[in-house]
Amino acid sequence: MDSTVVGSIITLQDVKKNYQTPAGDFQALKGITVSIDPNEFLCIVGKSGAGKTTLLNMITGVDSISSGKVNVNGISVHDMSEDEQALWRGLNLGIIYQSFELMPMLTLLENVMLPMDFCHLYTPGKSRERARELLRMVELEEHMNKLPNAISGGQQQRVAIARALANDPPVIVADEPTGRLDSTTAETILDIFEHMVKEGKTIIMVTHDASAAQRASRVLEIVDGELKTGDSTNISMKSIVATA
Ligand SMILES: Nc1ncnc2c1ncn2[C@@H]1O[C@H](COP(=O)(O)OP(=O)(O)OP(=O)(O)O)[C@@H](O)[C@H]1O
Repeated sequence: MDSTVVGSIITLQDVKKNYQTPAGDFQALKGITVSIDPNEFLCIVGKSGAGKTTLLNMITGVDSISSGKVNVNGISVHDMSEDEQALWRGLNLGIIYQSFELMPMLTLLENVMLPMDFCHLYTPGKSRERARELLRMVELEEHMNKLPNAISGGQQQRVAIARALANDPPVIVADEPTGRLDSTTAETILDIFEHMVKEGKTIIMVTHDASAAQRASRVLEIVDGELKTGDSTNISMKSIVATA
């Protein structure tokens, strides 16, 4: 059966992921089915080890799926070759990590140019100009020739956001984007996320942070590799955060 749900930008159908461990197969995702609408700000919560990052990896295709289907923006993610996937990812997804993952030897400007250079969407001149504009948007243009280790963690995350937006992808995937930031800096990052949603992006964010989840338009909880059923918008964040 086709996994696409009309109107959805992302559809997961009975997604299972097993990891091989010395103790045998471990099922990290036990059959996740969910549809995400364009322009949603979806937050995924759950205790440590529940399967949140594994779920994101199934959406981005950076790890193989054991069974089931993932469809993003009309494409069946796990039916592409690795090369096709890499290009597709560069054009369709902006990925933001807890640890920023900037290239330490490249300037901020060069870091933001990387996805554009990889996908050849713009001429080198246009890509430089666009990287500068994106750094201006996150208020870091004046630092654009610095290396990542010369700026703060919050500033590095803003560079990572600029980089995620480089090819103007429809979907942003963020894994604990505020996990390493103090609460004031985290709020600034979440303000930028809200702005991105207003600009038409779809955001999927994993978080342990209750105030981050409160910004979302929908919250889903994963428990032991399964989506918790019931009214997912009324999850008690207190219980999740206390046990994370
Ligand atoms: N490569 C791997 N090999 C074996 N087991 C793995 C692997 N990656 C993850 N797991 C296991 O799969 C389960 C889900 O892991 P995952 O990283 O998705 O959890 P999480 O909810 O993101 O946790 P956290 O909040 O701590 O990041 C965990 O029990 C984890 O130990």
